[in-house]
Amino acid sequence: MRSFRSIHGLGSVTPGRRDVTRDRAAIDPSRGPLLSADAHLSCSENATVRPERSPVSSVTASDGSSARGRDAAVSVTGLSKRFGDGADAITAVDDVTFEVEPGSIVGLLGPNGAGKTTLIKSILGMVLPDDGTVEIRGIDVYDRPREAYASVDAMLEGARNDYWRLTVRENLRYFATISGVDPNSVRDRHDRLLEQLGLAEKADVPVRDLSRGMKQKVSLASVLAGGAEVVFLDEPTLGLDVESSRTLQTELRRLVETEELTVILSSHNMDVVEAVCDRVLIVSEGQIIADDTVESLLAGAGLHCIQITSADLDAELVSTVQSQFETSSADARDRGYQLEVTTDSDGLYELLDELRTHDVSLDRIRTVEPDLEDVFVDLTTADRGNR
Ligand SMILES: Nc1ncnc2c1ncn2[C@@H]1O[C@H](COP(=O)(O)OP(=O)(O)OP(=O)(O)O)[C@@H](O)[C@H]1O
Repeated sequence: MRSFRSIHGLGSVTPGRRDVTRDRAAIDPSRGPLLSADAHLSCSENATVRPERSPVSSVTASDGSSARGRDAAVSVTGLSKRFGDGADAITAVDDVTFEVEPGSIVGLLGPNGAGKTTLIKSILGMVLPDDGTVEIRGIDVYDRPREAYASVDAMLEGARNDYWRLTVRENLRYFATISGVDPNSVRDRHDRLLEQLGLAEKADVPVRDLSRGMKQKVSLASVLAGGAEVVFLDEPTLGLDVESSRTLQTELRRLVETEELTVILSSHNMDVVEAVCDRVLIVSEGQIIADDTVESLLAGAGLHCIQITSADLDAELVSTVQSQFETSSADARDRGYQLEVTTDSDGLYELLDELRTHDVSLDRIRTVEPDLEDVFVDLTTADRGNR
């Protein structure tokens, strides 16, 4: 939710790429993808949020895990994936490096085609990267895939392959079993998941008889059924109603805080990302262009969302403003218009100058706190402009 405040402290926009230290290691393509698209993964983990990332280094310990990766639930270094050859080649993931602290939720945000899904699939071994390393809890996924993925599970593209003829509870028991967990030992966990996700009354109903939103919840419950420590969720709230989406967010936070679950979540729903994620990675054209906490992204963007109300504004002037400034809303009033424009300090003065040249006098001007969507649009637009 946005909040209003008076205009003050106009800062400058500071978009641009963050520097990351890279520690690359080649992947042997002859090994082939680690998991097929249909493979079941079993995963999870959690701890207190530590926004400061540990320095990137690659010291190998006697158990084969690196010092950097041991502290991180997921550690990705110099990961790249290209599709095609020559002039038609697409670099979907371009030298990506990041870590995910245990016990945190990290959001992956990016425009369509930015490379989020390819990044997640490369981490999960469902797509074979061209370069880079991935460690899960300090274990290299290419050297010791079985061990590395033992605590990992995933829900990709908003769903997973639940068994539609099985009941909801049978699905949870099935996925717990193939995660190597005795389903009887996690019955309480399943009860709680069913309760929290509003599925308790449907526990004995075959999944095929559920609504789309309910099926989505079963997918999520199945991912969490085996006690995975690291979970990858691609669009987990797709198709859920507002209440179900909120319940799911609450449940994710609870699992992170009480069971040390680690979540890597990709979504186009900014409200979900803003509400649940400790940290956000913004992906643009295969690269990470921002990696920070939601609070820091909001505070550091130097953006101002200006709400202007004027009886002098007409449709033509509104269209002029819209063509020059990022205008999130333009509402006609009894007389004039109310506009909401997102801009930096320079843009604000340009906007006021523009209005002045058209003899527009303002009845009211307020700033609105920018939200994650404003920051996202600003950073990705600036990134595209810089390329
Ligand atoms: N199997 C493939 N073969 C060729 N190109 C691919 C393949 N998979 C993805 N791409 C391309 O790689 C780029 C990144 O795609 P990807 O699906 O990872 O993006 P995304 O950020 O997940 O997008 P969306 O938000 O639309 O799901 C796109 O240009 C896409 O067309």
